[in-house]
Formats: sequence, structure tokens, C-alpha cells
Amino acid sequence: FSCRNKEDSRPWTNSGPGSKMVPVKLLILGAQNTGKTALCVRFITKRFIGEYDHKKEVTYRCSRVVDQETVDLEILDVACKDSTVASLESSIRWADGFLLLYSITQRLSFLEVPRIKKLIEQTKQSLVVPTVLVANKADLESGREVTAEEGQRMAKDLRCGFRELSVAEAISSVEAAVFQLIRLVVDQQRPLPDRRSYMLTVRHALTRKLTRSKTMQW
Ligand SMILES: Nc1nc2c(ncn2[C@@H]2O[C@H](COP(=O)(O)OP(=O)(O)OP(=O)(O)O)[C@@H](O)[C@H]2O)c(=O)[nH]1
Repeated sequence: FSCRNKEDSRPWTNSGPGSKMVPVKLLILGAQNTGKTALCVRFITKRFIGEYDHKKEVTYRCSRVVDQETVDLEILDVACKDSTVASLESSIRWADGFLLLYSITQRLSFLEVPRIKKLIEQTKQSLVVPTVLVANKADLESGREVTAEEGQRMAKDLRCGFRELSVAEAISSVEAAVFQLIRLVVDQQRPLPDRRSYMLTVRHALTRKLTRSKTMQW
């Protein structure tokens, strides 16, 4: 991985005949000690490393194929402890999507989530921001302070996707969470009629109409 300038926001780029690179910038946020760095390192290297250097802000870069599209991914892990509000807001403006972490063994980290989501919405000036809420450390069941239902409810209230997982135990669920967020971002970047959510809305409306007209025929 490598570091690069946050303000550099490129449009979709072509990296060869027929191959479209989709740039996606993700920011990982959450209270201290929730596993933010562990998740980034796990996703990039597939390895779980016990302890990390928290002093520096790091941008991880890689590319992944998601739904037949090559995604040029950047994940920013900020050093929350030393961040000023201004630099945090600048990171939020830079990002297209957000992984919001809490630890199931740290209720305070769960209670912090709405405050962070509010800051994201205020900074982005939008209520529709691609976000996945991640409940980490699911392997530490005996120390659980937040139930999965509470997490699900909060995700619904805050209009986020939701995943409960253990970065330590399962690489597949870490990948699933990041891929879920990439799909939300890519979907939001599409022109309106191409969006999955738009197509679903149209399909539901048509189904309702068809059902109604069938009922009327009967
Ligand atoms: N048991 C368990 N420990 C985890 C898991 N994920 C992270 N940890 C541990 O939790 C501690 C904190 O992880 P970090 O990745 O440093 O957390 P962070 O959110 O980046 O921390 P700050 O940078 O201080 O905000 C480390 O000791 C990790 O080894 C997990 O899924 N299960």
C-alpha cells in the first residue's frame, strides 16, 4: 500500500482497452481500540496482526474486481486520537463511503456511532451517504456489551448497512463488509437510471401496478 494526497479526486479512468477503473475512496471511523487498523490490514494483506502503530494516518491502496468492474480502492485510516475536527472534516469530504466501527465489547464505542454519523452527514451535507456499520470483535462473546439486534436497529435508524464480525477470526466477513460498502458507493456514482436502487424502486412500482390491474381483472 502507499500514501497519497487526499484532495486528488480523479474521475473514472481507463487503464487499457475495455477496462474501466472505478476509483472508490473509503474512510474508516470509530472509537479508539475498535479494530480499525486491524480491519484495514486484514483486508489488504489477509493477515491479522495483534498490535499496530497508531501514530500515523495511513492510506491503503489496492484494486479489486467487484461485479466485473475493477475498483481502484483507497482506504484511509486516520489517527483519531491526534485528529483535529478540521482534519477529520477534510477526510470526510475526501471520502465516498464510510466504514463505521464499534466493538461489541465496548458499549461506549457503540454509543459514539450516532455522533460520528451526524458529523459525516453534516460535513457531506447529505442524509444519503454510503455507510456500513461494523460491529467488531464478535469472537469475544463472553465480554459482549452490545447485542446484534441493537446493532441492527441502530444501522436501520442511521440508514447504514450492518455487519457483525470478527476481524481476528474471519477474513471472508471483512471482505463482505468492504465489498458491501464498495457496491453502495459505485451504485451512488452511477447516473440515476442505472442505479440498482432506482431500478428496484421502478420494479416494485411496476409489480404493484401489475398486481393491482390483475386484481381488477378478477
Ligand atoms: N479479539 C479480537 N481482538 C481484536 C479484533 N480486532 C482488533 N482486535 C484487537 O483490538 C486492539 C485494537 O485494534 P486496532 O486495530 O489497533 O484498533 P484501532 O481502532 O485502530 O485503534 P486506535 O487507532 O487506537 O483508534 C488490538 O489489540 C487488536 O489486536 C477482533 O476481531 N477480535
